[in-house]
Amino acid sequence: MAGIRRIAVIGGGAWGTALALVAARAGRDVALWARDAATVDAINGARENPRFLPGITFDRGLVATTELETAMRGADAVLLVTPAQTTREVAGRIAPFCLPGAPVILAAKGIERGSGLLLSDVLREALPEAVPAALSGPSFAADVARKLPTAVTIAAGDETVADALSAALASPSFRPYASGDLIGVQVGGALKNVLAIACGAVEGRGWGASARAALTARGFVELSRLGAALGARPETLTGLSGLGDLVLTCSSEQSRNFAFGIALGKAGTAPMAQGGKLAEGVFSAQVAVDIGKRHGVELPISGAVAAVLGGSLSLDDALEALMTRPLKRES
Ligand SMILES: NC(=O)C1=CN([C@@H]2O[C@H](COP(=O)(O)OP(=O)(O)OC[C@H]3O[C@@H](n4cnc5c(N)ncnc54)[C@H](OP(=O)(O)O)[C@@H]3O)[C@@H](O)[C@H]2O)C=CC1
Ligand SMILES: O=C(CO)COP(=O)(O)O
Repeated sequence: MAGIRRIAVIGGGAWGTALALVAARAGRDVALWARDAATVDAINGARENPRFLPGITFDRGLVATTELETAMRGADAVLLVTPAQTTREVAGRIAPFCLPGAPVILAAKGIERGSGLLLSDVLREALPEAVPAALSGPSFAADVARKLPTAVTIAAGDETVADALSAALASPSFRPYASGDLIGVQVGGALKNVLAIACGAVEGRGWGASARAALTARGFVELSRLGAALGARPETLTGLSGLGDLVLTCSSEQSRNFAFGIALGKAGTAPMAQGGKLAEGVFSAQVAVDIGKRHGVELPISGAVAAVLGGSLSLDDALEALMTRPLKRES
């Protein structure tokens, strides 16, 4: 496909702002849309997003706006960076301004709750003229905003589209790998959040580093099985957007999902743990288990997370249930 000159970034939170910086560093003409006027003013004026990236002054200027039509004008590609559960609504809002055939890169990590659809399928329903793509991998927004070295996967059904998007966003501090596996990239991104909550809970409850490593490894088995059942490629699941992101978020307090899990672990039950920050795994846990059931894939760890969050199981009972499952051969 032709070179990508102008990119609209939809969503002025931590990741939207960081990805707008990525696109600007790569030499693209960038417009960032946020619905919060104070955030837009701070980005345009002080080169900061104090609500979502406190303490970081950007290395370059960005153009932000609260006007969706202005942000979308002439965009050859769109980065959609609002929470997963808002994808349908926001895709519908940008639809009137989206150039037909423009790639829309999904940067959220989750599964739509009501429908059980991956976000690329949500996009196909809400904005059928767009070409769905996804960007995912081990990448904290604050690290990326600070220009720390990061590598991610960018996937699209047509690999030449993924190649073009990778070329449009690459810079010496941001290295995308192109992929044709749109499903695998999305499954990894959604599942790792659920598993990071489990690992955080282990940390918060004081169950030790050995338990956390075991959970990460067995969690990877869940992620791989679900991915395989949905048609993901093995190299995607072991790649940046699968194992890479799982390892990052299951081991760092910088992860909001892991931090949510720690709070959950300290409280022992779900309702007291909400901290106000976005933890996408909360919304993906049950729907992932439901998708697994439909495909004959058991997800015991994700199921335990869903049950604890749903209030039907305490953390201590969840651990006992996991530890006393029938013994089996490792696979
Ligand atoms: N932060 C990170 O390190 C990374 C995040 N991601 C993923 O990116 C997605 C977004 O995360 P992140 O940017 O960190 O989240 P934040 O909580 O930092 O920001 C969310 C942004 O989305 C906006 N928003 C929320 N609901 C709507 C809506 N209905 N319509 C329009 N805008 C809306 C918020 O606006 P308002 O301020 O007005 O509420 C806010 O600007 C998540 O799926 C996350 O998993 C992926 C990789 C890294
Ligand atoms: O996806 C992320 C890093 O790759 C960010 O993780 P959290 O949403 O848990 O902060």
